[in-house]
Amino acid sequence: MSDDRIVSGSLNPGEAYDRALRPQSLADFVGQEQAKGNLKVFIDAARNRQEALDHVLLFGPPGLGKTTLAQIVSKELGVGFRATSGPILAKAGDLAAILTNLEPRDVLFIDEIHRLAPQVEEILYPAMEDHVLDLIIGEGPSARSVRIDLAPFTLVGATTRAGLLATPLRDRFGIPLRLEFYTPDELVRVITGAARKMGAPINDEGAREIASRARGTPRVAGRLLRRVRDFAEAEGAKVIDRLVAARALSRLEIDEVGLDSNDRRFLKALIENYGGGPVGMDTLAAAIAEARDAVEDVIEPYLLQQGFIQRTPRGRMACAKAYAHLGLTEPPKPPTAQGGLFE
Ligand SMILES: Nc1ncnc2c1ncn2[C@@H]1O[C@H](COP(=O)(O)OP(=O)(O)OP(=O)(O)O)[C@@H](O)[C@H]1O
Ligand SMILES: [Mg+2]
Repeated sequence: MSDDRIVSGSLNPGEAYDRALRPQSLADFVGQEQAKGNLKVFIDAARNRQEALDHVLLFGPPGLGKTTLAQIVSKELGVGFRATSGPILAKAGDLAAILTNLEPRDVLFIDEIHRLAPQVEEILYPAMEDHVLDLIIGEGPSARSVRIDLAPFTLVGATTRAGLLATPLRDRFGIPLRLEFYTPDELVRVITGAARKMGAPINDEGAREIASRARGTPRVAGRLLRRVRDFAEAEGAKVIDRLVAARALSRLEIDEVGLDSNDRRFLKALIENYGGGPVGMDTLAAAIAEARDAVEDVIEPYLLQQGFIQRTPRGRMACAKAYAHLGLTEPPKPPTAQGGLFE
């Protein structure tokens, strides 16, 4: 998938401003009330006991705040933060070097933890469970295994696909937290806060217009805000209001419900090439010439959540809402054994 897709939740290269907009405390972090509420209890308890917080698994679609939340956890605990990611850790030794350098109670953040190499995952298990490293030193007959004690630490793992985690790994996280898409009201707060930090004048309706098209995703909201602000400046608008925002957003080819051309291509392929499904994800991804992973991570979750498509054991199917949105007529349902003609 082209990475400059404006409503993709994924982080584009060069989005350094992303960091400046990051909320720094749980109180600043908008939404995700359930995850936040639970986290707060566990963080307070761990801090009071001066113990390492139990391991936390954050999962959900890209751009919902997993990395942000991981950093907040370390700040709230008042401990150090080390970050790495599954694909970077090629060898067991890479992870061992990081683990042996952790201070007591530090947070180790592993992004894309579903992409850990098996040999790395293996040394992670005893490290998570018993705070020890079991390493094999040397080769052949002289090889021996050594056990190294580690400082107690908190692993915060993030993944867009909890389903891809091996069960033994998933089971070692005492605090699994699912991040949900944000409501428009929550996104208004995210946008207003980001606009203040950027020094961009915006009113409530302007923020609401952007929020309604941000796919429930703070990263998308921030990105849209930035583009809208560019258009507003070009127009000489003093404040980003509803009209300024709507005009800018339509120039970005984002429709009223926040779908962009890729979403619409996906729905069109599903309906026009495959009669609305059911059709397998590999076939669909190929039909729109995108990688299956990207489609499953970025396009599908929001379309599912919004009820444009549904997942069935036989593949993806278009819902009535998808036909309506594209202005297409839904074909009559074929009669089935359970109902239809003879009902
Ligand atoms: N609850 C929130 N309140 C305010 N801003 C937020 C919130 N969540 C995320 N953001 C902003 O959205 C952007 C993306 O957040 P973040 O990088 O934490 O997402 P992520 O879930 O780690 O994404 P990925 O899966 O791509 O790693 C950041 O700029 C962050 O400041
Ligand atoms: Mg992240």
